Amino acid sequence: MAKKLHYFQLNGLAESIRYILHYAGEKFEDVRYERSAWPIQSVKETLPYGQLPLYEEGNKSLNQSLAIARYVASKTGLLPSDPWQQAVLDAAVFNIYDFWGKCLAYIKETDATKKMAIKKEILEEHVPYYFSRFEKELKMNNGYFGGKLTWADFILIGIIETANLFFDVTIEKNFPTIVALVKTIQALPGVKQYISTRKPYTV
Ligand SMILES: N[C@@H](CCC(=O)N[C@@H](CS)C(=O)NCC(=O)O)C(=O)O
Repeated sequence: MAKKLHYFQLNGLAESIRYILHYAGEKFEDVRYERSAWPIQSVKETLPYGQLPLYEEGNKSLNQSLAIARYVASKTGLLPSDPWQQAVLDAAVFNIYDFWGKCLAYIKETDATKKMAIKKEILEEHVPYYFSRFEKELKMNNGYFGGKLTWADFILIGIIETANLFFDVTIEKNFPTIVALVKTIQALPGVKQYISTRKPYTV
């Protein structure tokens, strides 16, 4: 069945999905739109909520990055079968997306002074707040959110790499367990190969 992932030429909300698909060895069409050309009305009109990412499998399609990531993860052993464990990981990804919400405020702000103030707040307050908690959770669970590699770990790295691109920093640098997890995922079979061939992202 043909698989397609539509998103921008950016890591953003799709890179964790791309990583999972590459790790799984899935063949998929990685459809990318240039942000400078967006909105492409003819594409936007076909999207259920006018936004990307969108994942297609045969004649079925799915929006919402977390729903897509969770689904593709479930097909490759990255989602535990125990409902409690699933809920713990769901909570982890929502916590990660709460942090992403802070980053979004920065990305969307157009006033340069306000933008700098948001960046300062993120780097000085939100990163320590969220990342110390992620670090603690990972440390307690063998270096992963769920005791072994799961989709939640992929969600974290996708958001970290995107935040680092926008803020031009290494936000995880003071959190050794997170640094180790990022390195582990970047070195996974499939993922490593994909990273070595992907076109660099710019903002
Ligand atoms: N909650 C959605 C958010 C999707 C979203 O905000 N997509 C943005 C890019 S990150 C988008 O499509 N922006 C272009 C537009 O709204 O026209 C998800 O996680 O997939």
